[in-house]
Order: sequence, then C-alpha cells, then structure tokens
Amino acid sequence: MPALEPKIAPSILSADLARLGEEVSDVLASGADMIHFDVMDNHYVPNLTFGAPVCKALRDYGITAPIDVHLMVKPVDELIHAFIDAGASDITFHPEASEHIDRSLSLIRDAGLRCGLVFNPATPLTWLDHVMDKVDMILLMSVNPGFGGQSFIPHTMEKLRQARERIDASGRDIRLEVDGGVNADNIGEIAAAGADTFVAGSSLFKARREDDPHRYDTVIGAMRRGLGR
Ligand SMILES: O=C(CO)[C@H](O)[C@H](O)COP(=O)(O)O
Ligand SMILES: [Fe+2]
Repeated sequence: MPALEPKIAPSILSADLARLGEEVSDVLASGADMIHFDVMDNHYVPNLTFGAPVCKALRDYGITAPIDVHLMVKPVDELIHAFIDAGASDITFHPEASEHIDRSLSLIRDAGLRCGLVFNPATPLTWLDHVMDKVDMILLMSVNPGFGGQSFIPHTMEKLRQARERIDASGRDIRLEVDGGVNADNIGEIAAAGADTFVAGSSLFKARREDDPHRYDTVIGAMRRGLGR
C-alpha cells in the first residue's frame, strides 16, 4: 500500500514562545499541514513544556489546522481528557507511560480524535501487537524524547521499514510519523523508508526568512522538494 499524502508538522517546541500564535499562523501560511505540540512533564522526560491551556489558547487565537499532541507524560489519561477539551485533533502517547494502553487509545478515539502510540528509539514495535486495529498513527522517535535540536538516529530507518510493513499488513490507513532531527536534507530518505508525516522543530523554526520574518516557505519548499513534491 503506498504511503499517505505527506504532511509536514512543525514542532512548536522550537518556536518563539513569546509570539506563539503568530509563529503558528506563520508556519501554516508558509505551507505547513498541521502543528506538532510537544507536552513534557519533567517526570516521563527531563523537561517541562506546555499543557492543555496553551492548546486552547491557540484555538481561541483562531488556529483551525490539526493540532497533533505528543504526550511525553506519565500517567496519560488525565491529560488525554484535558487535551480533548482543549481542541486537540490527534493525540499520541508512549505505551510504557500508560497503565492501560487499550483504554487510553479508546478515550481518544471515542472522543472522535485520531490516536496513536509513540516509540522511543529503543522501544520495540511489539507494543502494537494487540492494538493495531485501534491506532490511526504510529510515531517513531528518531531522537530520545525531551529536547529539540538533536541529531536523527540512523537506526530509525530500519525501524521505519518494519513499521511500514506492519501498516501494510494491517490494510488500514495508519499514518507513520517520524519525530526528531528531520530536515530538508534527510527527509527524502526518511520518506523512502516509509514515513508520511514529518515533524520538524529546530530545522524549520531556525529557518525564518531573512527578508520576511513571517515566512518559512523557503525551508518548507526545500522539504517538499526533498519529498519529490
Ligand atoms: O518530541 C520531540 C522531542 O522530544 C520534538 O517533537 C522533536 O525533538 C522535534 O524537534 P527537532 O526537529 O528539533 O528534533
Ligand atoms: Fe514530538
């Protein structure tokens, strides 16, 4: 089965947080497809970011694009409820952080949102074995979670191929998302390994256009060329 239409998802972790609404509007106007929203709790990962009120603030600001919430938190269920109420459209969590994976997925699905599991570089894909019929997306971390600006771990390529095989065998339209160290130079190879959704934080937000600080279209265009689009 061919991969789905590629989507570019800027991670706001690397945005200018003092101007978050504007930054999100700017990347969307520059051609991004959705927003990747990294929630870190200083417990599951050694860093602290933002919670559901910030997601709601983006909706109140007028952002209508999908907001893809990546929960790096433990436990997960309480925050799933909070992000459903805050206007998230997609929620993923790390399976080892949930006490009841099937139940956490159902909480998200039953609210009409897309749901998925996130795999750290050393987390095996076998966590998918009994929930493949319930996930809308699989997110492979290509860095250890907690920080932006790290380098893509090469072993992810092989894991992407394995995840793509699982998706093809399922016969379902499950998105395969990759997160960490993605840039215009490596995005083509990552897509060839089977990914269709590309989170980009530091490589995108540092590439603000010099002649027009509200535009990111140069780097998004370079990413689309890397994808052959
Ligand atoms: O989940 C994450 C870190 O835990 C971020 O989404 C990811 O690191 C994106 O940042 P960059 O593109 O700078 O690597
Ligand atoms: Fe992320």
